Amino acid sequence: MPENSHKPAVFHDIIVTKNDILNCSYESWYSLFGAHAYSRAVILPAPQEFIDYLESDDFTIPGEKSNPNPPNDSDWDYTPPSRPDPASRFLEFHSKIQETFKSFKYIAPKLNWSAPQDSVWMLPGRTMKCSSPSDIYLLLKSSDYINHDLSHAFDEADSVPDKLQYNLILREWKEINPSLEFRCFVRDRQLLGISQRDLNYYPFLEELHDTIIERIATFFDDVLLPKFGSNSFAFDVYLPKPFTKVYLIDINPFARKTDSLLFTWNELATMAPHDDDVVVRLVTQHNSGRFATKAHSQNHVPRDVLDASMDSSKMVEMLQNWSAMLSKENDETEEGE
Ligand SMILES: Nc1ncnc2c1ncn2[C@@H]1O[C@H](COP(=O)(O)OP(=O)(O)OP(=O)(O)O)[C@@H](O)[C@H]1O
Repeated sequence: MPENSHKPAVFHDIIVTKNDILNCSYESWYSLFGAHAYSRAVILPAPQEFIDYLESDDFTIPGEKSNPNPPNDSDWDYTPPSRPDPASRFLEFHSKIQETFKSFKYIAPKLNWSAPQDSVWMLPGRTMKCSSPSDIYLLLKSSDYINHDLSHAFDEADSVPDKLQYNLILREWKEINPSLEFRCFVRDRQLLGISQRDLNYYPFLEELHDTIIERIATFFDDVLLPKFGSNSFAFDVYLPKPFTKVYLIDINPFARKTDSLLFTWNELATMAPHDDDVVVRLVTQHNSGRFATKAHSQNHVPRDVLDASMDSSKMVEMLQNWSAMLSKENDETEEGE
């Protein structure tokens, strides 16, 4: 038995200040590093009426048909006649979003810190690719991650700002290859570690190991370090082929609520910086257990449940199917006994 195995693990405190959280707000880092961002973005200050709408139980989606191009098999953008259109409470804001669709054909939305990655199952393509304001409202209203921004953004911080401006970030949609996204951890102005962001096995990444360090460390030293206001943070980058340019996707607080991916937070809080040797963690083999589930799937609901919740005949059909499945399972168990 190893000598220390009886000792309890020490839980290291990670100090996060209010300013650390504010520095990671999209409009804050984008004002410094917008030229290095992966996509163009329009930042719209959100009026209180819009925030109230996001926080309310009113699930009426402003009545506007989606762009007819993508297949739309849902009725969610239909406004029941008895309810007022919620957009009437923030008409100017609504028309600014509509206006943005004239410049960006598709939009990947987010709030100050989070994108609604957990509610993509609400849209037909199951991505954050929005083609209308109603797609955006639907994603934001269904997302726990957005709710986190509204109610819990400062939970780990030492204090809360007196006043906070929420912004709707409208990023121009650009295809992204998830295997080439990396999260990079910085503690006390030292780049400690780099982790693959999408935790599937991509064999070609091993060959890129040195290029990944070289490009990201240079980007960190030349671009981020001179201007960013916090000493510890985690930044997300995209390094597409031909692996010459690093694009900034987001900056996150150095806090336990940020996903530490292939590291643990205790490691990140305690590991000694290796001067010339940043630790790169890549998934090195297929793991059909841990990583087979799709990211954020803990917040997804099966499509048949969603469809059934909107249509009583589908609900009956689904229950009949479930009951048939259960009795088949019971029969099989009895046969095996
Ligand atoms: N302009 C874009 N077009 C299409 N997809 C994008 C765009 N920008 C980012 N993405 C995708 O959306 C994902 C989530 O975006 P982002 O990192 O901003 O969300 P987040 O809520 O901060 O995530 P996390 O909670 O993991 O930090 C990215 O990993 C990337 O794959």
